[in-house]
Amino acid sequence: MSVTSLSFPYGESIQWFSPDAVTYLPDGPMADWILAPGSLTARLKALGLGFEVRVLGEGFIAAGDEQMSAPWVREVLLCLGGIPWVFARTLVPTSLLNQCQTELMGLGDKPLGELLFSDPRFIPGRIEVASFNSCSRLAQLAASLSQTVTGPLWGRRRYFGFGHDELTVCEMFLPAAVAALSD
Ligand SMILES: C=C(O[C@@H]1C=C(C(=O)O)C=C[C@H]1O)C(=O)O
Repeated sequence: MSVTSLSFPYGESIQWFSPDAVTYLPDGPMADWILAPGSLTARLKALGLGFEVRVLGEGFIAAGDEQMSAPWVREVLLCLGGIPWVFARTLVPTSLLNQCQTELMGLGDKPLGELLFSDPRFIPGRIEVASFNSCSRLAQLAASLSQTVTGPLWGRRRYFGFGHDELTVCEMFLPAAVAALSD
């Protein structure tokens, strides 16, 4: 299913910040959504608008600025009512993947959050934030989804510990989510 002209994997060098180090966070509900510690899947499902995960791609990528050597990546769109709200990118180091391969590589269109928040081996960790301007690859992704970028977009990177390893989950809110959450 071609949902975007963005070729998998999404590659952008993103500068993430601790929320404490950011002088400017988004106004209103968006700040709450990017800093909320629980499952984004559960929160989106609770809106009752018809939640689905569209998998854009999964596979191993070369070591980059992700601070992991040759991680396994999963990129998805989280959609409500058929409209993409979030672009999510999960990076799993091979040392972790080897311990949880069946569960992670067998997700398909089941939400990763249902695994991360039900398996006690995963420990939710710190959250970082980032904003994206209209020139970013995220804005290109939004445009390819026919979503107009009218201002900065926001995302977060969450760490989930697993023994001595950790994976990262990046969730970037698309214009459809910004519009709906700002009402
Ligand atoms: C981490 C979660 O899982 C969500 C589901 C994802 C997936 O299926 O790949 C990726 C990111 C999350 O938004 C969550 O629900 O909080």
